[in-house]
Amino acid sequence: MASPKKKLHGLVAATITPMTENGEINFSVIGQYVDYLVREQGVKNIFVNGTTGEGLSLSVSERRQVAEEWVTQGRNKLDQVVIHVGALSLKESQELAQHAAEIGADGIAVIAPFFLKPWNKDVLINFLKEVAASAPALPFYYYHIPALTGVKIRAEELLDGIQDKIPTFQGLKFSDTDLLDFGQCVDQNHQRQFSLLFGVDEQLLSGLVMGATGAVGSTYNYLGKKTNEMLEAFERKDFSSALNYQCQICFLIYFSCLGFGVSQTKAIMTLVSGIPMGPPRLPLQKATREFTDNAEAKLKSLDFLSFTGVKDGNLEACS
Ligand SMILES: CC(=O)N[C@@H]([C@@H](O)[C@H](O)[C@H](O)CO)[C@@H](O)CC(=O)C(=O)O
Repeated sequence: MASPKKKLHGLVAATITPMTENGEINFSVIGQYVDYLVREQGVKNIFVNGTTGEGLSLSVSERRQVAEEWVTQGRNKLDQVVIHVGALSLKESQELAQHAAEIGADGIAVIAPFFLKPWNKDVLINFLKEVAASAPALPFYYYHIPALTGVKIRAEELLDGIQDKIPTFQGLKFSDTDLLDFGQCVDQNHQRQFSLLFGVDEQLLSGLVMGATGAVGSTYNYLGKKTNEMLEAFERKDFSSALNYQCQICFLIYFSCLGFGVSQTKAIMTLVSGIPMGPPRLPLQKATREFTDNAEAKLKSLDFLSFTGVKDGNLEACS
């Protein structure tokens, strides 16, 4: 069973859920995906069934199967597998939390319910507490992503006294650009008891300066190596190199027109890794052929496809 004291730090890839052209989950490539993350990107922590993984677009049964496959394939290869178990239904969330514990995941994370919303901190904590209690041996992370949930309760407010209510609380995935709120979270975490994981990849350097202890994001699937170089430069206080890496990362995300929606992430990951990620599920739309052609040309010109053989057939699946 996972120890609640095992700290999550460094890069955590928010995994994509590979799909077939028919919209079914393509479990067959997950083993290959694990090896790619570890060997090519140096990323050994994953966050499954989150935003990038289209977790909220999957059925409960699919979410269970996906979680299980990642845990199985990641055994003895990955350091930590955190499963996002947030759902609109408390019962579903509890079922998924329990399941994550049963299959030997290393932690669970939960977003705020986003249709009928908690209207204040206490209500939100009550919801999170009920989910966390279903997996009492697993570290619990709150997934703060207000732009998508519409729940604007400040993370800093939530953190205040949270361990009294949720004893397994171990950290925050902060997917927001409000660095004041993030800084106040860091201030509250002066004993460094929690993992504060930054979730806006293009601003990670700012997050590190403010005190992030790690990062969860979609781009670590294919920019993990480069981002690890940035973390190393930051660690040795070589801020000019760290800034240079952050600029390259921003360039790759924005100026290369790679985009950063889930559909685009699937297309880019297919191009860079050679592993077919397939199309996203409705309501998301496939990245356009124009996008993938453009991205492929840009990536080639930046010598970014050099370490993989891009398989033309794989591209068909995402354009
Ligand atoms: C809104 C969104 O999808 N944000 C991403 C970022 O990694 C984002 O793709 C990246 O910063 C590029 O904008 C993550 O925070 C989401 C994430 O970690 C997840 O898939 O759960």
